[in-house]
Amino acid sequence: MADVVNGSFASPLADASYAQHVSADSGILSRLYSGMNGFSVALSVFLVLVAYDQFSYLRQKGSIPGPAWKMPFIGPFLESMNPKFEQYLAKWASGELSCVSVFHKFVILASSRDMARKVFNSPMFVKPCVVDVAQKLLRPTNWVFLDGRQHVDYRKGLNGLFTRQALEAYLPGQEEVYDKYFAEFMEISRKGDPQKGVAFMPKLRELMCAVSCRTFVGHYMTDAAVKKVADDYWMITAALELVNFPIIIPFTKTWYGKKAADMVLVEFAKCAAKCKARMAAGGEVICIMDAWVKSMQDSENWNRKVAKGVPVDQEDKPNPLVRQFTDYEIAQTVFTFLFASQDATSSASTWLFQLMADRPEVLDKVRAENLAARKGDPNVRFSMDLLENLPYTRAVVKETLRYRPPVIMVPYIVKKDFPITDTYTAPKGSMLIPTLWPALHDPEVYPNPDDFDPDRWISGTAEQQSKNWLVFGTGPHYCLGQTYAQLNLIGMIGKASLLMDWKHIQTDISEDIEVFACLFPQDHCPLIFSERTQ
Ligand code: HEM
Repeated sequence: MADVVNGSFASPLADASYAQHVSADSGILSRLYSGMNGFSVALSVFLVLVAYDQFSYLRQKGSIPGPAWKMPFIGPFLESMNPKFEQYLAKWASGELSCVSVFHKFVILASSRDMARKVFNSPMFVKPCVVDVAQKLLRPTNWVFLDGRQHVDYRKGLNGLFTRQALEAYLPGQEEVYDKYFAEFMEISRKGDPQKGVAFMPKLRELMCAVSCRTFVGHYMTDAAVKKVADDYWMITAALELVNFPIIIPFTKTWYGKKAADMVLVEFAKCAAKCKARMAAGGEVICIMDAWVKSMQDSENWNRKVAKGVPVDQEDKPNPLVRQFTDYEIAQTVFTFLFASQDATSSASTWLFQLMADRPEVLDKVRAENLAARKGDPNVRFSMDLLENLPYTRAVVKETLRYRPPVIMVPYIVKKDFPITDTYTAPKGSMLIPTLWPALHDPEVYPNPDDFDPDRWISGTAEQQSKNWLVFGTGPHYCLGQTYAQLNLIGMIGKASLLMDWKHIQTDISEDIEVFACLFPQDHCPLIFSERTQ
């Protein structure tokens, strides 16, 4: 039957032998066709897609180092779910640019200092994308995903929240949190096994979350809500893999992370509503949300006066004039502060406590400096003057951030083909990731980079190496909270040194690094705290 049908389409000019061939071929084709079933069609489509995936990877990879082939579709997704620090080190060492492809994402690592800086400073070609799931947690409309002029303008409206005067207003709240948590640390330690210690990393994460919440939203959030945010934040961090499965599947890490993020947004939105009412009634600024809402209300008052023709003094004009933000918009932005700070400050504080315990001579110097700056009275409260005049403690914090940089990579997305070197163009749509560790461990700039040496910031040349100091990024998206973050760590470790003694129970893996969004000691830092008798 098939032969007949095909024969009927033969050209009248066709000779007999051709007709015979056609007839024979059609027979094979038709047998093949009739033997085809759903499975073989699916298999063929699959093989075509595998070939396309492989070809597309190799085309994007071009000349840069990276695996010679890609595990079909998923790439090294399973490895990336449990990233090993040593694998990152090996990858960075493989070339100043190297690549990998996970699912649909082509990922390029920019490892050398100059490549990393080039990415940070090329806003024409790249914009931050944080990690894959970030858009889903923070929402695509979040300001951190804004680009160019829009980003600059939005950021200008936030700069006022991190001035010296503003930071001073947040200090009493932060110190209250330290008082409460240090007392708890000692209580937990009393109940813990002095030989084994207590893994303090989770508690330090909670402390950092509580300090952040107090700094960002003051007393608008109850202690119980702060505790819930701190506990659930763990799920947000767990969802932050570099590249996730493209959709959120119920009961997976991303699903739990999204639920936790939704809860945090609701809590912050409630805070915004309370804050607006309190500030409208003339409340004092004690947290970031207060400072921001005040700037909105000041701007609105100014605009109203101008509109009504009331005489105004230009010196009183709020700079910049900011628009009114909804409770939800405020919540979204404050959430970015928590998102940006939580893992990084938790990492820094964990290493700080561990490093100080392992180096009693350094801790003694921190203690002596802090006591002297408080004129012998350990109970003197935080002030900007105090925190800014602790050069040795500052050196210890900076060295901790260099030695164990909390953030090792900052994912950007390529907006248009980016000729990053003479021989390689990063393709549009790929993820381009400046890495920070190599610049901060460059032996030519920081001699013996694997030694923890705070003095390099005092008598050495570390302070002059601003090109390598990439702990907080650089370029238009450099860390908005960097001054606050460092002063906060200075305040924390100085105060801890005066009120407590602590011991680190070293294990075989204390120096080994776990990557949980940021860097942590693999044993989660077993410590024992006790009250310090002056
Ligand atoms: C030790 C603590 C911290 C470290 C190591 C750190 C590091 C970084 C890094 C590497 C970036 C990316 C910069 C870039 O792309 O050039 C960043 C961005 C950012 N950080 Fe931090 N950060 C810390 C604490 C904080 C804190 C406490 C806050 C908030 C109060 C904060 C707010 C931000 C924000 C909002 C951005 C995005 C800025 C933008 O896109 O314009 N960070 N941070």
